[in-house]
Amino acid sequence: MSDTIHNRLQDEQVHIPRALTIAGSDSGGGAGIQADLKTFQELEVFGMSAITAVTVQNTLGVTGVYPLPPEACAAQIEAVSQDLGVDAVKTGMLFNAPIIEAAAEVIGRYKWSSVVVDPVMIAKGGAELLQAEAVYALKHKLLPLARVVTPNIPEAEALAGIEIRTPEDRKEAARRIHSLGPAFVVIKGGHDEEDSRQVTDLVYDGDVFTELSGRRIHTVHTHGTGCTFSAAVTAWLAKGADPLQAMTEGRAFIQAAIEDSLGLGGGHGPTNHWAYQRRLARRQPAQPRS
Ligand SMILES: Nc1ncnc2c1ncn2[C@@H]1O[C@H](COP(=O)(O)OP(=O)(O)O)[C@@H](O)[C@H]1O
Ligand SMILES: Cc1ncc(COP(=O)(O)O)c(N)n1
Repeated sequence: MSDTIHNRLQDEQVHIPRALTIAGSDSGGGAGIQADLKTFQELEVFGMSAITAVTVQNTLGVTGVYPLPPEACAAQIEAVSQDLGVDAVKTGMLFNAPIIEAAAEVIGRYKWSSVVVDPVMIAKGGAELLQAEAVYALKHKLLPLARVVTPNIPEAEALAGIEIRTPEDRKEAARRIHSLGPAFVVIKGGHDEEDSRQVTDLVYDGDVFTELSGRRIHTVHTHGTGCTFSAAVTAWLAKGADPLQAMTEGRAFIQAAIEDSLGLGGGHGPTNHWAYQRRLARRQPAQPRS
């Protein structure tokens, strides 16, 4: 059988999960589109991208941001969805209100059910990745379309309009963000420095709170952790997992990626996107050769 026929038959029998990321490009390769596509690839999901902005960036920081015209962002989303199909989609850096509105218009029209919104606002180094005046569009145009939203603590404060100092504040912020539309809210705990032993991501589905915890790694190499986590969640949704399963697997992916860091660059280095699969491979017994 020729390879082409073989591939076509395989494609008919086995659905290949596909995920789209709508985000900014990080020239340093640790965050944004690059982190998302690496994560999709590692989780055996076919990755596609719609670039919203090009950033000039390395582990030392962001020195330039060049947003694309909103119609260029929308056209990329249209192109891949019309031809290749999308099982799950995530958004990352969207930079301004016109880009958010353009992306939300296409996402809403396709009525995608597995939409993960990572409400990226400020880079770890302090650069603005979302203009302050665009928070309103994020809350009212995009969050109503989300199945999962994944703010860190400062982003949750901005979306909920309250300060988060205690565990009860975090729950109240989750309730307020849930009321904006997403089915699941996960407030990530990376920035909660009070807890020096573990990191806890708090999940709220409108009814029940669930804590997903892991050992806190004391490292500077956390560039792109939020992008990588939300991309892993998106990949698992594309493969048919439910949101809580997808978030549990997403935490396992990011935990391994932070623990086995690559130590690259002179500043906040990237995480290790190979780590999760390499660990799984070490656990599998070697297959006998036929
Ligand atoms: N030091 C750390 N050790 C272990 N896990 C971490 C650490 N920092 C962040 N994480 C995990 O990485 C993901 C991103 O967290 P966070 O840093 O809060 O978000 P962001 O990257 O958006 O600022 C979460 O799943 C969180 O649990
Ligand atoms: C293009 C792009 N998207 C997202 C982030 C956030 O990642 P981090 O919070 O780790 O800086 C980033 N730095 N660059």
